[in-house]
Amino acid sequence: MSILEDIQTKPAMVIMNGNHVTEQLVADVISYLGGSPLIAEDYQDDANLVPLSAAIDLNMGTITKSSHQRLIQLGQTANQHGKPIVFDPVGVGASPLRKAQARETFRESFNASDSRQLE
Ligand SMILES: Nc1ncnc2c1ncn2[C@@H]1O[C@H](COP(=O)(O)OP(=O)(O)O)[C@@H](O)[C@H]1O
Ligand SMILES: Cc1ncsc1CCOP(=O)(O)O
Repeated sequence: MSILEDIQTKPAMVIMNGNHVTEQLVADVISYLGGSPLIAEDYQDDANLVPLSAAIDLNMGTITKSSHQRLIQLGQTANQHGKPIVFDPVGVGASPLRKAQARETFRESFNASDSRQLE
């Protein structure tokens, strides 16, 4: 079975934190492929939603202190439930803040060996 058929025949909810530039586009691509995007901004949703999801999309795009904390919370819950995570560290090479926040996301939400790739 192809990956596309797989997505279209099984429930494939993808939970995202968004950025306010490409959020709609990413949700539309997930829908177009047959998945079901759901943008979850409040951590109180995570314990219910994450177990139902097929994958989690974390995007560092329009980062603020609070959106960074949100990204880490969602990543941690995804990791606890063994869900695949796609992480887009937007602009990671462009500023020390972004690099530090991407490293922290890896350290807190993924396993330690992954974060070495950002050294
Ligand atoms: N190391 C860098 N030095 C200068 N500018 C950078 C660097 N890394 C990223 N940028 C700038 O930030 C923008 C967004 O970064 P990124 O999301 O990583 O690229 P892309 O848009 O190709 O996914 C890039 O298009 C580039 O203009
Ligand atoms: C331009 C821009 N600025 C902050 S987020 C963003 C969009 C990121 O786009 P992509 O998901 O293609 O890296």
